[in-house]
Amino acid sequence: MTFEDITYAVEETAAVITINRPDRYNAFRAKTVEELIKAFRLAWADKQVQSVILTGAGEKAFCTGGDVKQRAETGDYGPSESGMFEIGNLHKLIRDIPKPVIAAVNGVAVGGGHVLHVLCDVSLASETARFGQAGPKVGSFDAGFGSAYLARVVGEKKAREIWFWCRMYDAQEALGMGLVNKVVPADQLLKEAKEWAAEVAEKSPTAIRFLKQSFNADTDHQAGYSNMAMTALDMFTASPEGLEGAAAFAEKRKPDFNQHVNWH
Ligand SMILES: CC(C)(COP(=O)(O)OP(=O)(O)OC[C@H]1O[C@@H](n2cnc3c(N)ncnc32)[C@H](O)[C@@H]1OP(=O)(O)O)[C@@H](O)C(=O)NCCC(=O)NCCSC(=O)c1cc(O)c2ccccc2c1O
Repeated sequence: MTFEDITYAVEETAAVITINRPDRYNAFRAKTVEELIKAFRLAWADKQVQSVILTGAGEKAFCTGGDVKQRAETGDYGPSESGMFEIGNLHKLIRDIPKPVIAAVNGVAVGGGHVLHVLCDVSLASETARFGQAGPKVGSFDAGFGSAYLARVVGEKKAREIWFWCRMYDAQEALGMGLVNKVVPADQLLKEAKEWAAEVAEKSPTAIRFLKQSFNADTDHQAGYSNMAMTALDMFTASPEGLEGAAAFAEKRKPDFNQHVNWH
């Protein structure tokens, strides 16, 4: 299978999936998401693969979420083979694949890119990684796993701070709030991720599968919120308020959301 927006490689027992759009700080468009889904399915079906490492190309970014420039240009996240923007299905797949998914966060993880690492089973971070949510700055939000599951990881107060204030946090702060499992020097990150992959490959795959499904069972109801959130987002990102956020980012100016204040 050939990919344009990602790379896929199997090394020993691990599938390494790399988001490969460094000129857009590894932001995803519909095609990227479609390719990620294909790659995760390949990893699921491959008996040799016992864990998945998800990372980003280059040193700057892990993933910066939806491609805001694409959205400013076309009002959506661009074409895909299926004609759909299947980010909700990607979220579910990262949770449902019965193998540990290791995020190797090599740079900025923000917006929908932050959500991706949050949904991975464990996150390893380079010392230069930065973390945050950006939706309310750019006319977007994730009212599904991106907020509800984040609150499970860091607690309600911190999750609300992260989403409402849209601040960026460094790797040590992320470690302190339980958002990542370990911080390593940037040049050691992939080596570290592969060591975690090799170590977990020695364990019973069936026990791991049951455990992952057991951990997930407690939060699977959040998939219902995610479905609603994706429907809401389709409408919100195409609204004047949502489009103002994307246009302001593309034009490198502050958004003007004041005209959209409309409390009922
Ligand atoms: C990531 C940053 C904090 C980095 O800041 P920094 O100052 O270090 O670098 P620059 O700002 O100069 O960026 C370098 C370069 O990369 C381009 N870029 C960065 N992020 C994106 C992006 N998301 N899309 C496109 N391009 C991006 C940037 O323009 C620069 O290019 P130049 O050509 O100008 O050099 C900072 O860049 C930042 O805050 N980025 C935006 C982060 C963001 O808003 N992400 C998207 C949030 S919305 C989202 O993710 C989302 C997710 C979903 O799942 C959805 C589901 C359904 C509907 C909508 C969804 C949705 O909107």
